[in-house]
Amino acid sequence: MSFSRLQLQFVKLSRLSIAATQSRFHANSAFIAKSKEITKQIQQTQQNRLCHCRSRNKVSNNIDNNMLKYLNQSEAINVDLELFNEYKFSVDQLMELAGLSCAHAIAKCFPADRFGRVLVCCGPGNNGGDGLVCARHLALMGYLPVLYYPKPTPKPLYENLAHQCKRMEIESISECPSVALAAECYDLIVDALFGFSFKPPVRADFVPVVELLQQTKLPIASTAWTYPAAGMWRRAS
Ligand SMILES: NC(=O)C1=CN([C@@H]2O[C@H](COP(=O)(O)OP(=O)(O)OC[C@H]3O[C@@H](n4cnc5c(N)ncnc54)[C@H](OP(=O)(O)O)[C@@H]3O)[C@@H](O)[C@H]2O)[C@@H](O)CC1
Repeated sequence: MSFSRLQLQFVKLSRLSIAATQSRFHANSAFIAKSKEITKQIQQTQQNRLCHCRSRNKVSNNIDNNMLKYLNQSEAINVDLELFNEYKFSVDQLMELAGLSCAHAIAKCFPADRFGRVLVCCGPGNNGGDGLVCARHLALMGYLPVLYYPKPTPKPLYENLAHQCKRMEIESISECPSVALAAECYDLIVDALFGFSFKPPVRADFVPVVELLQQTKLPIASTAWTYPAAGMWRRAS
């Protein structure tokens, strides 16, 4: 299969959504990120499938809601499996693409001049790795990301990503800020806590940050493209 067909396949499988929830806004950024290439392919092949980006700040005109599809947990797992097994992508590759795409999606929806101070909350799995990559790219794009990474994963991939953030002088905090402190210090929160391997209930290490996500009035951009994206935190305890 040609690379362009592969990309198209990827696009078809991984549609992206940014969801606006009531007065608040949650960007399912990884979904967008993973569909960036998709959008190109869609345009090239003139298929009527358009990447959807909607926020209280900006609403794309190129939206066809009938074409949007949200992946459930098993579908998302199967996309990953296909990318690994059939197309031979590596974890590092996918993580870099996901984090970079999230940073681009954030830059599109939350411009640095208004949302420059970003708290990036990273979980212990691949979704947290996406967050570390995203923070690095946000820093390169003129944001001031601050990492909250309560349970660093002792594996080379994550250690290297964290090291790169450190070398780029990205600040890291060890305590989860209160709702009030977060409102004072940040313009945006990136939720890179969990992806499709999350199993409730939330464990003790992550309760404060989940409560922050539930209670904050700051906009949240979620890197998870399936459950439990940020909107879900509002409904989950
Ligand atoms: N596959 C790939 O290469 C790539 C995948 N990407 C993205 O990553 C996501 C899937 O990644 P993932 O499988 O690592 O799962 P994820 O949910 O991030 O974390 C699992 C960790 O959370 C922990 N944990 C679980 N439940 C918990 C709880 N209640 N409270 C606290 N902790 C809990 C769990 O702990 P454990 O159960 O192992 O002890 C484990 O450490 C998915 O969205 C995909 O799109 C790409 O973007 C990049 C490349």
